[in-house]
Amino acid sequence: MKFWKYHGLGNDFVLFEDFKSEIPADPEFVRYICDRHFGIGGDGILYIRKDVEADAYMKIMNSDGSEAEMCGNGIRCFAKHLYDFGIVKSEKMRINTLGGIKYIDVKAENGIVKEVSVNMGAPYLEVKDIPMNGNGRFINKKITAAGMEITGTAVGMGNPHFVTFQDLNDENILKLGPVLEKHEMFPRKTNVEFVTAKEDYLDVKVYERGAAWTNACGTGACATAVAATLVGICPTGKDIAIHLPGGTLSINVKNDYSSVQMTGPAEMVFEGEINW
Ligand SMILES: N[C@@H](CCC[C@H](N)C(=O)O)C(=O)O
Repeated sequence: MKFWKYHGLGNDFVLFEDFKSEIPADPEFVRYICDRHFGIGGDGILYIRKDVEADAYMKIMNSDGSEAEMCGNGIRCFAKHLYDFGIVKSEKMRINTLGGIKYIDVKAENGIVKEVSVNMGAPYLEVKDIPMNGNGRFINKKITAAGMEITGTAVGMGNPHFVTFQDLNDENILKLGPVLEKHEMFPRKTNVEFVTAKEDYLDVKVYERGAAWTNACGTGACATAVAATLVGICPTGKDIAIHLPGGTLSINVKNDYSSVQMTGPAEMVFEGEINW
């Protein structure tokens, strides 16, 4: 079975061309492929499948074997593969996901994609859409986790995110990541962003649902930028630099919250074949 290994800011994926939807996607297979000692290694798997409405369908599986609705770093890698391998010949493309169709612009040099810009669509702000228990919006509100009161904001980017700007030490951050991921307020669990606002950027550590700590999270960067505008830390309509352990993404939240634009790199690392 042929595969390609990609990363977006160190958030890494095994990609399969699965045009006939026949490559396994069960938890046992996914966990084996993503295992860094016994398999190929990755934070998740991306499957290129056919779609009737878009240029392709991206199926996303987390390293723990669960399926995700969307993946920001993954979709840039996915778009790069579609373009670099001539599967889609246009620099503009549409990719369908469980989180809806995303509109992509790739920037190529000598036929190779260096940067990808994605219209991630409108963020979900009502808790019922994220999904999170309760009513209305959850902006700068308190939640109790690991014996602490944490103030945060819930944002949906197709997948759920809980973003906190609270000043927390490393020990508490390490403790809170997995506890907040499985918090009873989030019926489908959540990704968690721990944010420190600096003068001209936001510094973010991400605990991903189904993948634990990662070097970067594209949807997490978008959710962080949206939360920062909602709590008045950053303006809408301007590029916001999100620093993650693996590098920086540029995020722009439209003034009327009708869309969020994400721009960043994507890299192919190696390709190979694996027996199954
Ligand atoms: N790393 C991704 C998000 C992948 C899915 C996430 N773990 C979830 O379950 O929602 C990104 O770059 O957005």
